Amino acid sequence: MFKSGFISIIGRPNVGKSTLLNKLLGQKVAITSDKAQTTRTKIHGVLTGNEYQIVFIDTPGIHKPKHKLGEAMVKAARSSTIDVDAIIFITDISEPIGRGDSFILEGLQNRETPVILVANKIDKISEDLAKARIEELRSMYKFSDIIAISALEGVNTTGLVTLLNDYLQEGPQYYPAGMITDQPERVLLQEMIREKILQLTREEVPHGVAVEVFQMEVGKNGILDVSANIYVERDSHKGIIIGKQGKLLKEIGKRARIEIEDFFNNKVFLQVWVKVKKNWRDLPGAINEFGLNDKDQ
Ligand SMILES: Nc1nc2c(ncn2[C@@H]2O[C@H](COP(=O)(O)OP(=O)(O)OP(=O)(O)O)[C@@H](O)[C@H]2O)c(=O)[nH]1
Repeated sequence: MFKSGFISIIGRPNVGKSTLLNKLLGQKVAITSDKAQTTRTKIHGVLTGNEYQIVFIDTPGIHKPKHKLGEAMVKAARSSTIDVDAIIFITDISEPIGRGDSFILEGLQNRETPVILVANKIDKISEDLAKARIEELRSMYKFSDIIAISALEGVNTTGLVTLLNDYLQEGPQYYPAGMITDQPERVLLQEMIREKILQLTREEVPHGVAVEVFQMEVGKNGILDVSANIYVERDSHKGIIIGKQGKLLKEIGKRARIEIEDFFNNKVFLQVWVKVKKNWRDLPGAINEFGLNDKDQ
C-alpha cells in the first residue's frame, strides 16, 4: 500500500525549519541563515520512499508583522496548516520558551490536525534542560507526538521520518519520484543569490533585499548566462551591498556563481546589478512582482 500526505512545518523565525527540510530531503531546497525571517514564501519539499511520499511545506517564521511583506509571510505560514495531514511545530529548545511559541500554540488550539512537537537544536544544550523545556511545552499543548532532534547535525531526523510515516494515509504519489521541490529553477537561483547577501551583510540590510533573475540562458559557448537585479530599500543599502570598490558585490556574485554551477553542473556567467526600490516591502505591487504573495489565499 502506497502512503502519502502533506506535512506543514511551522515555528518562530530562526528555529531551524528550513535546515530541517533540507536535512530530511538530503538536498538544499530552502535557503537558511542566522538571520530571522529568511524564508519568505511557502516551499514544498518532496520526500519519496519506496512505499511513501511526504510533501513538506516549509513556511516563513510566524512573527508580529511590521510591514506588508511580513503580513504576507505570516498569512502564508498560517494557511499552510489547513488541509494537511499533520503539523510539525518546531521550536529552538536551546532557548527559553517565549511568547512567540505560546502565541503560535494558541493559534493551533481546537484543531483536529495532529501537531507534532519537534524540539530542535538539542546539540546546543544539556539533556536535562531539554527535557525540562519539553515538559513545559507539553503542559501548553496536547501534542500527538514529541521528538527531540538536531536538524543541523542530523540527530534523530531519520527517527522523525519514521514517526511521520504513521501520519500518512493510503494515497497517490503526488509528485514524480525524482522531484524534490516545486520551486522553478529561476526562483531557486534568486534564493541562492539572496542567501549569499544574508550571509555577507548585517541585520538591517538583508531584510529589505529582493532578487529578480531576469535572464537565464545557455549561450553558444555552452556557458549559462544568468543576469539578476538585487533590489534594496535605500540608497545607503545599495552602497553597503556594493561595498568598497565593489568588493562585497563581487564576493556575493562569486559565492552565488559557485553554487549555481554546482546546481546545474555547468559553467555559469553571472551578472548582478543593485537597484533601489524605496520601501518595497510595503508596496503590494512589488510584493506581487517578486512572487512573495501567498498564492493560495
Ligand atoms: N546548533 C544548531 N543550529 C541550528 C540547528 N538547526 C538550525 N540551526 C541554525 O539556526 C539558524 C536558523 O536556521 P533556519 O533553518 O534558517 O531557520 P528557519 O526557522 O527556517 O528561519 P526563518 O526562515 O527565519 O523562519 C541557522 O543559522 C541554522 O544553521 C540545529 O539543530 N542546531
